[in-house]
Amino acid sequence: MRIDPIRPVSLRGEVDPDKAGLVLQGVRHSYGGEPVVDGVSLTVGPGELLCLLGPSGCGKTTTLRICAGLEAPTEGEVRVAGMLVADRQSFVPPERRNVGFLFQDYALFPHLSVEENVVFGLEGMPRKKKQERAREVLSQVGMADYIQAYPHTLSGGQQQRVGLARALAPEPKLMLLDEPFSGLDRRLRDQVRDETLHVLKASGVATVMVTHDPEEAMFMADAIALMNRGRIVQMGSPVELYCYPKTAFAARFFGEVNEFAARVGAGGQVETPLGPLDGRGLISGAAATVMVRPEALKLAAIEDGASPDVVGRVLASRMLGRTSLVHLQVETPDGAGLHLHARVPGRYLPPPEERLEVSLDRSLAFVYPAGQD
Ligand SMILES: Nc1ncnc2c1ncn2[C@@H]1O[C@H](COP(=O)(O)OP(=O)(O)OP(=O)(O)O)[C@@H](O)[C@H]1O
Repeated sequence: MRIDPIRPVSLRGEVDPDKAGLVLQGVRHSYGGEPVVDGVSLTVGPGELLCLLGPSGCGKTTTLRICAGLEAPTEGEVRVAGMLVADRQSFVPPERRNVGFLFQDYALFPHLSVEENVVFGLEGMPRKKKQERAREVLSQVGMADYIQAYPHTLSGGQQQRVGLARALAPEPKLMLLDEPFSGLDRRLRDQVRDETLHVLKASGVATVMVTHDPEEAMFMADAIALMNRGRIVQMGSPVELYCYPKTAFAARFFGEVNEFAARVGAGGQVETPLGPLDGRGLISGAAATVMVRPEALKLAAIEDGASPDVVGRVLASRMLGRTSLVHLQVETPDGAGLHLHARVPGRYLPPPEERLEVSLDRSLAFVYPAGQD
């Protein structure tokens, strides 16, 4: 099977709202007076895949349900492919929104064959055409050989592919996926995720996917909307979120960080045991939190007679598979030392007590005001 290359979609801020797959404008929703979606605005361009990412309870699923028409927003507007589908006065039900769903618990009909499951969602065409379309999408998801099979005879991954085919068959203008891979075991999940990405991209449909897993979001998304407490706290490409997190919350959410306190000096410089960092924008004299990604720490043997600026003493080394994790103690002026984790590609296992030169990739070190969420 030929797989088309995935071209980057970088339409942020340039999408004509009438051409966008989805536009949310100031969407709010409350349960029992508690706001759970608190002013969400976003645009998903044609062919773009946007991930709603965030911790449990931050309002991702409620936002997706509002897009689907399974909840009505208490405030704001929802547009699908240029059509207003919800605001204070109007509400278009899910089946008239031209939207496809793939939810973890959105099960197939057990009494219908694979083909009948896909045909079920098709309307407004002769039976023969429905069958043709069902077979076409089933072949796109690699399930052409299973059209007569019944769901209970399929693996979880195969069922998920049929679910994807069923959702794509009516050629929706917008696809909505809620944690679609979380029911699959890890190995299968990677494979189904990859297939789903290629099928969605080949179909050219605008997609919103909910996940709580930052790696999954980076794997799938053109754009990520990171949510916390009902709000989007940062939106951008995976590179923007991982390499330029605007808040301590965003930096922490994308994986382990070495975190320590420091103070902003005159001129915005922040002195740290790893050397000075740029704290421009922070008030001079203020307390700061420094965050350093483990892969930002570069380790090297110390040459005879050399005295590097930063030295780390190895506490432990662990092979984690694709990377090795080195626990280090870096000297500090107060003598207390700073415990850091360095992540190094491949197998790198320096013995305990070895002294190594430590240098810092400053592009993966961040400074925030102390106490910021
Ligand atoms: N039907 C409901 N009635 C009352 N409260 C609800 C309902 N659905 C969700 N909530 C609450 O709204 C908040 C947001 O839930 P939501 O499911 O949107 O979050 P989420 O980010 O998708 O989290 P998770 O990943 O755990 O599903 C949570 O505090 C949740 O308990």
